[in-house]
Amino acid sequence: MTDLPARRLLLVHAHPDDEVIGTGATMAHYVSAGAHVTLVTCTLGEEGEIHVPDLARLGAAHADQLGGYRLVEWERACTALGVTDHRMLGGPGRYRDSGMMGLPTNQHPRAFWGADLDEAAAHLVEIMREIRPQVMITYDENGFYGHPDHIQAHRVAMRAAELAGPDGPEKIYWTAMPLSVLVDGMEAFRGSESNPFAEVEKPEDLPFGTPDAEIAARIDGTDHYAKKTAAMRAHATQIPDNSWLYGIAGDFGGEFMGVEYYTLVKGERGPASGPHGWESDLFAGIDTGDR
Ligand SMILES: CC(=O)N[C@H]1[C@@H](O[C@@H]2[C@H](O)[C@H](O)[C@@H](O)[C@H](O)[C@H]2O)O[C@H](CO)[C@@H](O)[C@@H]1O
Ligand SMILES: [Zn+2]
Repeated sequence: MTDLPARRLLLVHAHPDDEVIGTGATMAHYVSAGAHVTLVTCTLGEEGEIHVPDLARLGAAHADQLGGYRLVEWERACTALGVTDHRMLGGPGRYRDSGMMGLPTNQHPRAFWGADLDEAAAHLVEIMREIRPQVMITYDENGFYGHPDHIQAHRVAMRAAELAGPDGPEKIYWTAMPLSVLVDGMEAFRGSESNPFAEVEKPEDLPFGTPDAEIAARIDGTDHYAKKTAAMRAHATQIPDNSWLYGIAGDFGGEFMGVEYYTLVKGERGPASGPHGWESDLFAGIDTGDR
Protein backbone atom coordinates (compact mmCIF):
# COMPACT_ATOMS: atom_id res chain seq x y z
CA MET A 1 0.00 0.00 0.00
CA THR A 2 1.50 3.36 -1.01
CA ASP A 3 0.75 6.86 0.35
CA LEU A 4 -0.25 5.59 3.78
CA PRO A 5 -0.70 8.08 6.62
CA ALA A 6 2.42 8.83 8.66
CA ARG A 7 1.12 6.92 11.70
CA ARG A 8 0.25 3.22 11.21
CA LEU A 9 -1.24 1.00 13.92
CA LEU A 10 -1.63 -2.80 13.62
CA LEU A 11 -3.89 -4.79 15.93
CA VAL A 12 -3.85 -8.61 16.11
CA HIS A 13 -6.93 -10.22 17.64
CA ALA A 14 -8.26 -13.80 17.92
CA HIS A 15 -12.02 -13.66 17.20
CA PRO A 16 -14.57 -11.24 15.79
CA ASP A 17 -15.68 -9.09 18.79
CA ASP A 18 -12.30 -9.04 20.54
CA GLU A 19 -11.34 -5.97 18.54
CA VAL A 20 -14.15 -3.89 20.04
CA ILE A 21 -14.22 -5.31 23.56
CA GLY A 22 -10.53 -4.71 24.24
CA THR A 23 -9.47 -1.99 21.82
CA GLY A 24 -12.56 -0.45 20.18
CA ALA A 25 -12.10 3.01 21.64
CA THR A 26 -8.39 3.01 20.74
CA MET A 27 -9.15 2.05 17.15
CA ALA A 28 -11.82 4.75 16.77
CA HIS A 29 -9.51 7.28 18.45
CA TYR A 30 -6.66 6.70 16.00
CA VAL A 31 -8.88 6.50 12.91
CA SER A 32 -10.36 9.88 13.81
CA ALA A 33 -6.84 11.22 14.44
CA GLY A 34 -5.88 10.31 10.85
CA ALA A 35 -3.74 7.25 11.55
CA HIS A 36 -3.96 4.13 9.38
CA VAL A 37 -5.47 1.35 11.51
CA THR A 38 -5.09 -2.26 10.33
CA LEU A 39 -7.03 -4.97 12.15
CA VAL A 40 -5.95 -8.59 11.68
CA THR A 41 -8.30 -11.16 13.21
CA CYS A 42 -7.13 -14.79 13.28
CA THR A 43 -10.38 -16.84 13.23
CA LEU A 44 -14.04 -16.46 12.27
CA GLY A 45 -15.28 -17.45 15.75
CA GLU A 46 -17.08 -20.58 14.51
CA GLU A 47 -17.28 -22.16 18.01
CA GLY A 48 -18.89 -19.17 19.68
CA GLU A 49 -22.14 -18.98 21.61
CA ILE A 50 -25.23 -17.54 19.91
CA HIS A 51 -27.23 -15.00 21.91
CA VAL A 52 -29.72 -14.39 19.09
CA PRO A 53 -32.33 -17.18 19.40
CA ASP A 54 -33.40 -17.02 15.75
CA LEU A 55 -29.82 -17.77 14.71
CA ALA A 56 -29.27 -20.69 17.10
CA ARG A 57 -29.10 -23.26 14.32
CA LEU A 58 -26.10 -21.54 12.73
CA GLY A 59 -24.00 -23.00 15.55
CA ALA A 60 -21.12 -25.46 15.08
CA ALA A 61 -23.29 -28.36 16.28
CA HIS A 62 -25.97 -27.62 13.65
CA ALA A 63 -25.46 -25.77 10.32
CA ASP A 64 -21.92 -24.64 11.35
CA GLN A 65 -22.47 -21.27 9.66
CA LEU A 66 -21.67 -19.04 12.65
CA GLY A 67 -18.24 -18.18 11.25
CA GLY A 68 -19.70 -16.67 8.10
CA TYR A 69 -22.25 -14.74 10.12
CA ARG A 70 -19.64 -13.38 12.54
CA LEU A 71 -17.59 -12.25 9.53
CA VAL A 72 -20.48 -9.92 8.66
CA GLU A 73 -20.86 -8.79 12.29
CA TRP A 74 -17.11 -8.05 12.30
CA GLU A 75 -17.31 -5.96 9.12
CA ARG A 76 -20.26 -4.00 10.52
CA ALA A 77 -18.35 -3.41 13.78
CA CYS A 78 -15.33 -2.14 11.85
CA THR A 79 -17.58 0.23 9.92
CA ALA A 80 -18.96 1.57 13.21
CA LEU A 81 -15.39 2.20 14.42
CA GLY A 82 -14.34 3.76 11.10
CA VAL A 83 -11.80 0.98 10.41
CA THR A 84 -11.56 0.21 6.69
CA ASP A 85 -8.44 -2.02 6.66
CA HIS A 86 -9.60 -5.27 8.32
CA ARG A 87 -8.24 -8.66 7.36
CA MET A 88 -8.57 -12.29 8.40
CA LEU A 89 -5.17 -13.95 8.97
CA GLY A 90 -4.46 -16.06 5.87
CA GLY A 91 -7.86 -15.08 4.48
CA PRO A 92 -11.36 -15.84 5.83
CA GLY A 93 -11.62 -19.47 6.97
CA ARG A 94 -7.89 -20.26 6.95
CA TYR A 95 -7.79 -20.80 10.74
CA ARG A 96 -10.75 -22.06 12.79
CA ASP A 97 -11.85 -20.98 16.25
CA SER A 98 -10.34 -23.60 18.61
CA GLY A 99 -13.02 -23.38 21.29
CA MET A 100 -12.24 -23.01 24.99
CA MET A 101 -9.03 -24.60 26.37
CA GLY A 102 -9.14 -28.38 26.65
CA LEU A 103 -12.17 -28.97 24.41
CA PRO A 104 -12.01 -31.54 21.56
CA THR A 105 -12.40 -28.61 19.13
CA ASN A 106 -8.80 -27.69 20.01
CA GLN A 107 -7.83 -30.68 17.83
CA HIS A 108 -9.84 -29.65 14.74
CA PRO A 109 -7.47 -29.90 11.72
CA ARG A 110 -7.83 -26.15 11.08
CA ALA A 111 -7.94 -25.09 14.74
CA PHE A 112 -5.82 -21.96 15.21
CA TRP A 113 -4.42 -23.48 18.42
CA GLY A 114 -2.72 -26.18 16.33
CA ALA A 115 -1.49 -23.85 13.56
CA ASP A 116 2.16 -23.99 12.53
CA LEU A 117 3.61 -20.89 14.19
CA ASP A 118 5.95 -19.78 11.39
CA GLU A 119 3.35 -20.47 8.69
CA ALA A 120 0.76 -18.38 10.51
CA ALA A 121 3.33 -15.68 11.29
CA ALA A 122 4.30 -15.51 7.61
CA HIS A 123 0.79 -14.28 6.74
CA LEU A 124 1.24 -11.45 9.26
CA VAL A 125 4.78 -10.65 8.10
CA GLU A 126 3.33 -10.06 4.62
CA ILE A 127 0.97 -7.45 6.07
CA MET A 128 3.76 -5.85 8.10
CA ARG A 129 5.92 -5.53 4.99
CA GLU A 130 3.02 -3.84 3.19
CA ILE A 131 1.93 -1.50 5.97
CA ARG A 132 5.15 -1.06 8.01
CA PRO A 133 3.23 -0.31 11.23
CA GLN A 134 5.16 1.66 13.86
CA VAL A 135 2.91 0.30 16.62
CA MET A 136 1.34 -3.12 17.19
CA ILE A 137 -1.23 -4.15 19.79
CA THR A 138 -1.87 -7.76 20.77
CA TYR A 139 -2.39 -9.84 23.94
CA ASP A 140 0.06 -10.89 26.67
CA GLU A 141 1.44 -14.43 26.76
CA ASN A 142 -1.73 -15.65 28.55
CA GLY A 143 -3.89 -14.18 25.80
CA PHE A 144 -5.31 -11.80 28.45
CA TYR A 145 -7.61 -14.50 29.85
CA GLY A 146 -6.22 -17.84 28.73
CA HIS A 147 -8.28 -18.67 25.63
CA PRO A 148 -6.14 -20.84 23.28
CA ASP A 149 -6.80 -18.61 20.26
CA HIS A 150 -5.77 -15.54 22.23
CA ILE A 151 -2.57 -17.24 23.39
CA GLN A 152 -1.86 -18.30 19.78
CA ALA A 153 -2.64 -14.77 18.47
CA HIS A 154 -0.03 -13.45 20.92
CA ARG A 155 2.55 -16.03 19.79
CA VAL A 156 1.92 -15.40 16.07
CA ALA A 157 2.01 -11.62 16.47
CA MET A 158 5.25 -11.65 18.46
CA ARG A 159 6.87 -14.17 16.08
CA ALA A 160 5.85 -12.09 13.04
CA ALA A 161 7.29 -8.93 14.62
CA GLU A 162 10.57 -10.81 15.09
CA LEU A 163 10.61 -12.14 11.50
CA ALA A 164 9.58 -8.81 9.92
CA GLY A 165 12.78 -7.10 11.09
CA PRO A 166 12.84 -3.40 10.08
CA ASP A 167 9.30 -3.63 8.64
CA GLY A 168 8.02 -4.74 12.03
CA PRO A 169 6.66 -2.42 14.75
CA GLU A 170 8.96 -0.13 16.78
CA LYS A 171 6.60 -0.35 19.77
CA ILE A 172 4.55 -3.38 20.86
CA TYR A 173 1.77 -3.11 23.43
CA TRP A 174 -0.27 -5.81 25.15
CA THR A 175 -3.84 -5.16 26.24
CA ALA A 176 -4.13 -4.85 30.01
CA MET A 177 -6.52 -3.96 32.83
CA PRO A 178 -5.01 -1.97 35.73
CA LEU A 179 -5.77 -3.54 39.10
CA SER A 180 -7.09 -0.20 40.37
CA VAL A 181 -9.67 -0.13 37.55
CA LEU A 182 -10.57 -3.76 38.22
CA VAL A 183 -11.12 -3.01 41.91
CA ASP A 184 -13.25 0.03 41.06
CA GLY A 185 -15.25 -2.05 38.58
CA MET A 186 -15.86 -4.84 41.11
CA GLU A 187 -17.01 -2.26 43.67
CA ALA A 188 -19.24 -0.51 41.14
CA PHE A 189 -20.94 -3.78 40.14
CA ARG A 190 -21.36 -5.10 43.71
CA GLY A 191 -25.03 -5.91 44.20
CA SER A 192 -26.04 -5.11 40.63
CA GLU A 193 -28.14 -7.63 38.69
CA SER A 194 -25.70 -8.68 35.95
CA ASN A 195 -22.54 -8.60 38.04
CA PRO A 196 -19.75 -10.37 36.12
CA PHE A 197 -17.69 -10.40 39.32
CA ALA A 198 -20.40 -12.02 41.47
CA GLU A 199 -18.35 -15.23 41.99
CA VAL A 200 -15.02 -13.40 42.36
CA GLU A 201 -13.73 -12.83 45.88
CA LYS A 202 -10.70 -10.71 45.08
CA PRO A 203 -9.17 -9.26 41.87
CA GLU A 204 -6.18 -11.60 42.14
CA ASP A 205 -8.61 -14.49 41.49
CA LEU A 206 -9.09 -13.23 37.90
CA PRO A 207 -6.77 -14.32 35.02
CA PHE A 208 -6.15 -10.65 34.22
CA GLY A 209 -5.28 -7.52 36.18
CA THR A 210 -1.96 -5.66 36.02
CA PRO A 211 -0.35 -3.61 38.80
CA ASP A 212 -0.84 0.06 37.91
CA ALA A 213 2.92 0.62 37.95
CA GLU A 214 3.32 -1.89 35.09
CA ILE A 215 0.79 -0.13 32.84
CA ALA A 216 2.50 2.02 30.20
CA ALA A 217 -0.35 3.69 28.34
CA ARG A 218 -3.88 4.92 29.01
CA ILE A 219 -5.72 5.73 25.79
CA ASP A 220 -8.70 7.98 26.38
CA GLY A 221 -11.20 7.28 23.63
CA THR A 222 -14.22 8.51 25.62
CA ASP A 223 -15.10 10.83 22.73
CA HIS A 224 -15.71 7.61 20.75
CA TYR A 225 -17.53 5.53 23.34
CA ALA A 226 -20.76 5.75 21.29
CA LYS A 227 -18.90 4.23 18.31
CA LYS A 228 -17.59 1.48 20.61
CA THR A 229 -21.07 0.59 21.87
CA ALA A 230 -22.42 0.68 18.28
CA ALA A 231 -19.64 -1.72 17.27
CA MET A 232 -20.48 -3.97 20.25
CA ARG A 233 -24.10 -4.06 19.11
CA ALA A 234 -22.89 -5.26 15.70
CA HIS A 235 -21.61 -8.40 17.48
CA ALA A 236 -25.13 -9.35 18.63
CA THR A 237 -24.48 -13.13 18.55
CA GLN A 238 -21.69 -12.67 21.12
CA ILE A 239 -22.77 -9.64 23.15
CA PRO A 240 -26.45 -9.85 24.18
CA ASP A 241 -28.42 -6.66 24.88
CA ASN A 242 -28.39 -7.48 28.62
CA SER A 243 -24.59 -7.97 28.67
CA TRP A 244 -22.72 -6.55 31.66
CA LEU A 245 -20.56 -4.76 29.13
CA TYR A 246 -23.51 -2.43 28.49
CA GLY A 247 -23.96 -2.20 32.22
CA ILE A 248 -20.51 -0.65 32.42
CA ALA A 249 -21.40 1.73 29.60
CA GLY A 250 -24.77 2.61 31.09
CA ASP A 251 -23.79 3.20 34.72
CA PHE A 252 -20.31 4.47 34.25
CA GLY A 253 -20.40 6.02 30.80
CA GLY A 254 -17.30 6.55 28.82
CA GLU A 255 -14.76 6.21 31.65
CA PHE A 256 -14.88 2.43 31.68
CA MET A 257 -15.83 1.75 28.06
CA GLY A 258 -13.96 4.60 26.47
CA VAL A 259 -10.60 4.18 28.21
CA GLU A 260 -8.24 1.34 27.33
CA TYR A 261 -4.92 0.39 28.92
CA TYR A 262 -1.72 -1.26 27.69
CA THR A 263 1.65 -2.54 28.84
CA LEU A 264 4.66 -1.76 26.64
CA VAL A 265 6.83 -4.78 25.78
CA LYS A 266 8.93 -3.43 22.92
CA GLY A 267 10.25 0.12 22.39
CA GLU A 268 10.79 3.08 24.67
CA ARG A 269 8.03 4.74 26.66
CA GLY A 270 7.48 8.20 25.14
CA PRO A 271 6.68 11.45 26.94
CA ALA A 272 4.09 10.65 29.60
CA SER A 273 2.00 12.33 32.25
CA GLY A 274 -0.12 11.78 35.33
CA PRO A 275 0.59 10.05 38.65
CA HIS A 276 1.81 6.82 37.02
CA GLY A 277 3.61 8.42 34.06
CA TRP A 278 1.28 6.69 31.63
CA GLU A 279 1.53 7.61 27.95
CA SER A 280 -1.59 9.12 26.42
CA ASP A 281 -0.44 8.37 22.86
CA LEU A 282 0.85 5.01 21.60
CA PHE A 283 3.04 6.81 19.04
CA ALA A 284 4.71 8.91 21.75
CA GLY A 285 8.45 9.03 21.15
CA ILE A 286 8.24 7.72 17.56
CA ASP A 287 9.49 9.88 14.70
CA THR A 288 6.70 9.07 12.24
CA GLY A 289 8.09 11.30 9.52
CA ASP A 290 10.73 9.03 8.07
CA ARG A 291 9.29 5.50 7.79
C1 LIG B 1 -14.34 -12.60 24.14
C2 LIG B 1 -13.94 -13.93 23.54
O1 LIG B 1 -12.77 -14.23 23.37
N1 LIG B 1 -14.96 -14.76 23.24
C3 LIG B 1 -14.69 -16.08 22.66
C4 LIG B 1 -14.98 -17.16 23.70
O2 LIG B 1 -16.34 -17.02 24.10
C5 LIG B 1 -16.60 -17.66 25.36
C6 LIG B 1 -17.17 -19.07 25.12
O3 LIG B 1 -18.27 -18.98 24.25
C7 LIG B 1 -17.59 -19.70 26.45
O4 LIG B 1 -18.18 -20.95 26.15
C8 LIG B 1 -18.57 -18.81 27.20
O5 LIG B 1 -18.87 -19.41 28.44
C9 LIG B 1 -17.96 -17.43 27.46
O6 LIG B 1 -18.88 -16.60 28.10
C10 LIG B 1 -17.59 -16.78 26.12
O7 LIG B 1 -16.92 -15.53 26.35
O8 LIG B 1 -14.75 -18.48 23.13
C11 LIG B 1 -15.51 -18.77 21.96
C12 LIG B 1 -15.16 -20.17 21.52
O9 LIG B 1 -13.78 -20.26 21.25
C13 LIG B 1 -15.20 -17.71 20.86
O10 LIG B 1 -15.97 -17.95 19.70
C14 LIG B 1 -15.54 -16.32 21.40
O11 LIG B 1 -15.22 -15.32 20.43
ZN1 LIG C 1 -11.63 -13.86 21.66
